[in-house]
Amino acid sequence: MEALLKKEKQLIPHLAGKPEMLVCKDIRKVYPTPKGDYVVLDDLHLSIKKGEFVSIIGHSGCGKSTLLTMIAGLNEISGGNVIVDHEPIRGAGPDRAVVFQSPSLLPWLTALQNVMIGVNQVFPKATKAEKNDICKYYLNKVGLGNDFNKKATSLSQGMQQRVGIARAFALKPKILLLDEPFGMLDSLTRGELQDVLLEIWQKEKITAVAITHDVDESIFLADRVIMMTSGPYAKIGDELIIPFERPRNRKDVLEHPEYYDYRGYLMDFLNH
Ligand SMILES: Nc1ncnc2c1ncn2[C@@H]1O[C@H](COP(=O)(O)OP(=O)(O)OP(=O)(O)O)[C@@H](O)[C@H]1O
Repeated sequence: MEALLKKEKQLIPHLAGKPEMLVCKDIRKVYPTPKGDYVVLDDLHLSIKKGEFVSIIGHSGCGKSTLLTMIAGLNEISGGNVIVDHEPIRGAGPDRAVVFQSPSLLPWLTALQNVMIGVNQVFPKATKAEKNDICKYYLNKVGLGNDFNKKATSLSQGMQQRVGIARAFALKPKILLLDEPFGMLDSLTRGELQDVLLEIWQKEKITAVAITHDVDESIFLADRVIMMTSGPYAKIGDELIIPFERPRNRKDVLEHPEYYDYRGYLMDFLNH
């Protein structure tokens, strides 16, 4: 518990001296409804360093997806600014890749072709062989080295989400945005994909923001867990730095003497 109380003083070694990659400044989101305006988010501030992995937790309906889709540029911002790499965003762009709960692959295309769609857009000047290499590299990384040419319809849900992860990394984005990426998977597959995600992230050290309902997942993945208050007028309620060593493996994290202190802190926030 001591460690938690001293959280401001803790440094995550791989973030030391890193600049800010994502800043959400005075964010406000209002949805017009038949009963009048609904203010989901208000006065929300968030700053994330280059290479940091942040998890966001909060009660259902508090506005997590709203925040993530605004960062992605897919949802209009009612007030404030989202700043990526020191530039305010103007709509969506390949600098922010999103992995949704459902990967929504094009069913008539193969795994490789699904990854290639984005790669073609982002690297128009690359040769066909170079683009093939990028797609195959990431499909290999997610464990689909033998499945490049399988149609999306013949892939299991877990395999489809592996393609979704490969597709996002292949864009070489500045920020990876994950909205409950493993929410539809059984717990075994979920664990496997968490490992896959962390393995690639560990290598690329890309800035990542993941929404999750799973407190254990939020700890396992993140350098910092952001806790959102319940809406309306939701904002950041608290945050917890997770200083566990990287690269991480599940067994070591679960057996860490302070693991249940961290878990308890987050559960307490959600239960109050
Ligand atoms: N287009 C919309 N119009 C009106 N209200 C909306 C719209 N989209 C979302 N909302 C409302 O805004 C609030 C936040 O929704 P959001 O999906 O961002 O929450 P969430 O925290 O991601 O929820 P969950 O954890 O259940 O996915 C909810 O009350 C939701 O009903």
